[in-house]
Amino acid sequence: MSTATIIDGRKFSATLRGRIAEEVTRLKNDHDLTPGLAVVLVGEDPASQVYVRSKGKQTLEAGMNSYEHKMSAETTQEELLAKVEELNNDPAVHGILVQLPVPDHIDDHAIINAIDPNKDVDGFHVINSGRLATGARGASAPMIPCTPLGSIMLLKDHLGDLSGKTAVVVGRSNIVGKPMAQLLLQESCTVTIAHSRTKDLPDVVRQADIVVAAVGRPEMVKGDWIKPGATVIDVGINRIEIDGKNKLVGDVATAEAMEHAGAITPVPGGVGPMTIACLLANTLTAASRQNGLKEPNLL
Ligand SMILES: Nc1nc(=O)c2c([nH]1)NC[C@@H]1CN(c3ccc(C(=O)N[C@@H](CCC(=O)O)C(=O)O)cc3)C=[N+]21
Ligand SMILES: [Mg+2]
Repeated sequence: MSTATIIDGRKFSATLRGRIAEEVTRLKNDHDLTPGLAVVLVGEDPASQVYVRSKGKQTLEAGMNSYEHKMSAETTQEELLAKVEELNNDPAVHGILVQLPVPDHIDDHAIINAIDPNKDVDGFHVINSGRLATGARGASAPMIPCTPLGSIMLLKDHLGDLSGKTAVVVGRSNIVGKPMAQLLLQESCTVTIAHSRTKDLPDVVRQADIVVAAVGRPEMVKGDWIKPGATVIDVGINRIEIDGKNKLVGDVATAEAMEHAGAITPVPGGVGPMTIACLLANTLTAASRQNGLKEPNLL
């Protein structure tokens, strides 16, 4: 029985963060510019607190400024919009991320679309999704959502040219599924977006040279759904309890999938670390663009 190559996102992201740190040093020395990332966290969700702490730490390690704004779970939409406006107008802040999900009484679309699109390092603003969908370049190039961007980097590193490959994205969220499909299309893949209502999902996935699982259901994609030799990108981060112990698992049944796939991203240590590295990359890109400087080539 063959076994899949593990795609090491932790290692790739460390290299990428190293490149980002070098570029930050260059910006500081040559242009007296320190990129700044503001992260806004509303409420006390423990998982969100962990991510925000991790982002803050890695932002500082890359030599950038990190600004954390913690707001109570009772924050009103008006108060959060006022915070976003303050950050839009702060020249030291080049990137703004409002940690999702926000509490139910706040309309997340309204918040996302209040962020200056050029500071929208998550790439969730409708202007950025429009720019991505239309292939805008140069001064109006999109900020690209971090998880799909990191996933494409891993795919291209492993496979080289993706042109002509069949890709199935399982999941249709605005955050991962839809932008991932756009990026794969841009790489000239033949793209299918599958979801909870897709008929014969296992057979649809079996067509794919590239499988991207982004459904948020623990180990939903089974090993025998994977075409022999396919490349599997597991975007899921699910906390489950097994024998009284907390465990992190993806959306793919990894152990079984290893028997079929050519290569697969593990959870943890796959896409997750790439997401944060790409957030830093986007912050660097945003700072460069906002100051009329050439964008660094990070790969
Ligand atoms: N506006 C916004 N932008 C986001 O990008 C965003 C968000 N809201 N809300 C929450 C999700 C989740 N997310 C992760 C980032 C890194 C890891 C990560 O580094 N994971 C590690 C370890 C995870 C662990 O041990 O808990 C890994 O997979 O190896 C996971 C998840 C970003 N998100
Ligand atoms: Mg099998």
